[in-house]
Amino acid sequence: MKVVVLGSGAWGTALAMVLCENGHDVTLWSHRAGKAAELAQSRQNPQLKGVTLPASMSFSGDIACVQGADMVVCATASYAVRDTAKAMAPYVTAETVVVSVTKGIERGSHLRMTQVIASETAATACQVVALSGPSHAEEVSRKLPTGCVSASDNAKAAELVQDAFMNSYFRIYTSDDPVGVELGGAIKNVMALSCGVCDGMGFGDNTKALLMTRAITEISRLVLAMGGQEATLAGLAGVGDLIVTCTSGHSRNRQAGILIGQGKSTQEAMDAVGAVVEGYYAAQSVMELAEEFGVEMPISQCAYQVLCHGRDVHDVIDELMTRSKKGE
Ligand SMILES: NC(=O)C1=CN([C@@H]2O[C@H](COP(=O)(O)OP(=O)(O)OC[C@H]3O[C@@H](n4cnc5c(N)ncnc54)[C@H](O)[C@@H]3O)[C@@H](O)[C@H]2O)C=CC1
Ligand SMILES: O=C(CO)COP(=O)(O)O
Repeated sequence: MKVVVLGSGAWGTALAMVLCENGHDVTLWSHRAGKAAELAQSRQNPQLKGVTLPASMSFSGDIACVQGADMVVCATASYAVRDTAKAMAPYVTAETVVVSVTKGIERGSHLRMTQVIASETAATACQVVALSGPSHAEEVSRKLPTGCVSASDNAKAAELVQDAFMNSYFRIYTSDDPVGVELGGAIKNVMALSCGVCDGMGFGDNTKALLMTRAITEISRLVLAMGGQEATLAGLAGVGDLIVTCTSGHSRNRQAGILIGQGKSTQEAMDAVGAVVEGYYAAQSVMELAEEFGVEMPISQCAYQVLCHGRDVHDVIDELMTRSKKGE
């Protein structure tokens, strides 16, 4: 297949490597033409240290490279997905399968990323599939065994994506629940930030277990209210992704949280991480959705207060721990 990966950050690059390994004709697109030239020349991406990009990988800074692609993988930060989808739309046809690997919720519209892409490519009627799960780019690029979920209402499209990506170190399951898969991936970023804050404040393993367990309860409330499936939340895109992101040294969201827990402002922490911290961008949408669907999300509420309103983390945690008593 001819595959174009949009976004040459850590994740787009790692997935482009998997697709090259699987024998596809792969072009990695960067929104800065200069970055495409740098990648082509150095075969190294500073966001994936120590990894050499395969000789078969092509690079482009021109969105017209999407022309003729059988598959397009959208791997930009969530805030850039709509503009990127709009730019690629003229080159997409009904036969193109578009894969969203971005974990986010659009601010304002509260749309999932596949919905944002579908709205910009509606005239073409292309299929849009979500690929998500516990998968740090640093490990996938080193071919460490990893599992993800390919989710779509269209079973054929989900299987096509499964076939394109799956190999001996990247195992893909299919799912008919894009709502659960995408929301699980987006909301866990808020939880990873919160876990990082607890780590940064010097809290212990008990705290982390408490937070992660209540986090999955909280994620489930909203996802089920929005039409997602309970089984998805027990799977790779639910509890699986929550585990990896709340515990991994690779996690950008957790790293940002650690710095906030150590006293940095949200902006200082995001600048220090130097890659997209999706939990920050999702926090407000999660709060608005919780209100719209009438579900209680106390951890997300606290994270939102700290991230977006600069509230003191000690005060917020005290509030969280001293909420009215209840049954589990
Ligand atoms: N890094 C990882 O291990 C994983 C990341 N993801 C998700 O993938 C997405 C990208 O993450 P990373 O690659 O880690 O982030 P990154 O910070 O390394 O890369 C961000 C990407 O967005 C692109 N971008 C930024 N502004 C843009 C604009 N205005 N127009 C077009 N493109 C623009 C950048 O060029 C870059 O390709 C996020 O939603 C993240 O949650 C999902 C699974 C694993
Ligand atoms: O979603 C991811 C891994 O599954 C990447 O996000 P983090 O880097 O914040 O963990």
